[in-house]
Amino acid sequence: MPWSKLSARQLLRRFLLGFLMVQTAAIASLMATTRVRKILRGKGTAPLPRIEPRTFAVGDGNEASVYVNGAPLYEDMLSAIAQAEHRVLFESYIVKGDAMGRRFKHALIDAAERGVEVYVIYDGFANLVVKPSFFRFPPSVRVLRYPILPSGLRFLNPRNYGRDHRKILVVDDKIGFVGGYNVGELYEDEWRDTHLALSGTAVWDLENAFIDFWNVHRPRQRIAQVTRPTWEPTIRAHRNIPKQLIFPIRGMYLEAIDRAQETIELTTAYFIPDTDILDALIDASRRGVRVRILLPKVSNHVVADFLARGYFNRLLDAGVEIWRYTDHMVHAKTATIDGSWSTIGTANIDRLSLTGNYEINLEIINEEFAAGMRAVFAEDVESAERLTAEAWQGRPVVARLYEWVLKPLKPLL
Ligand SMILES: O=P(O)(O)OC[C@H](O)CO
Repeated sequence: MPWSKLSARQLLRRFLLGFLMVQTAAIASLMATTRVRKILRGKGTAPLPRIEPRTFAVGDGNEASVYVNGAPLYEDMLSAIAQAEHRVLFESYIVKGDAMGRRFKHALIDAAERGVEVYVIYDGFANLVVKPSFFRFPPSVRVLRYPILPSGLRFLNPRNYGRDHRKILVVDDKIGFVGGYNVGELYEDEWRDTHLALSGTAVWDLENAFIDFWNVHRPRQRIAQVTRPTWEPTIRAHRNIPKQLIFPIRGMYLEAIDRAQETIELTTAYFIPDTDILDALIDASRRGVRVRILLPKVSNHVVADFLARGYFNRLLDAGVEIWRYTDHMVHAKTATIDGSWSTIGTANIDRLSLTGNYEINLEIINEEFAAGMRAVFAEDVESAERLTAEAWQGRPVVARLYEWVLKPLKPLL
């Protein structure tokens, strides 16, 4: 039918369909280009510098160790599981079915077979690409596969659509791990990420987060809470619980950014902030706070990269420094403010993490710890390029076109 004879509704439908096709083509071409670039670059990039974890005393009797390399982190997690005497609580958004995934699987099975209670949670959707047989465990290991879709009437309730994006390990209620690392060979030495190991009373927060999740989703196999909470003011966990419409990590960030007087150092794998987070960062910069955001130059999600670019103009105009990590993917989810406040956790700065998924971030108010985090940020900046306003204005027209075509996807991510 000629265009002139179409009704307004038909025209709109054709426009939307056409735009959708353009978007699909844009995503496919970006993914193909990224893949080709990755193949051409090969494994020729220098390995990440190996930095041993640093440990800080935090609050009353707690120790917090910061890991910025996968290899020592995984060794310490596996060693903690190997030494477990009573109980292991293991939760991971992704567990790759590769050699590292198998090491974790066997460590968990070995612990269960020597009489340790072992509980495992993983996200069904995030591990769709992993062979189901990899997740077959003996009955001695209690496993909760967080389902891809809610079943029955729960299907109708949007509260049941958050993914389980957390990465937690608690051993014997004595040591807890949390942060950005999923489990897999790729993350061991190719991705720059940050994780935290805790000992002391603060472990309760991680244990409690795991047990609450398990007991809600496995009410017939409830886990008993052994340890007791304390009111330690310098270290706290904030947990997003979509089922209860609780998203405190976003509030934690907004409040911390609002208090900033001197510096904000934010590292995030994916940066698709909502208006309030964006405005808070811009306001901070305009009132004289030095705001630095560290992102991967090219992440593993090219669409997320292009959506992040949509915020660069406003941030650069307000004096916010954007640093792009080169050569490696940076997957950390951390921030340090005014050399006093820090967070390490599982939440990215995007809608999925801040108002969608199950997440957990630790908030730590301690100057020595913050100094350690600032040192990590300073090292990361050495491996990053600063994006200047001039360079950004001079980007190719085709890049601007991609940004424009992909912009409507922002609310989805
Ligand atoms: O969702 P995250 O932040 O754990 O990142 C996972 C990677 O994007 C895997 O594709």
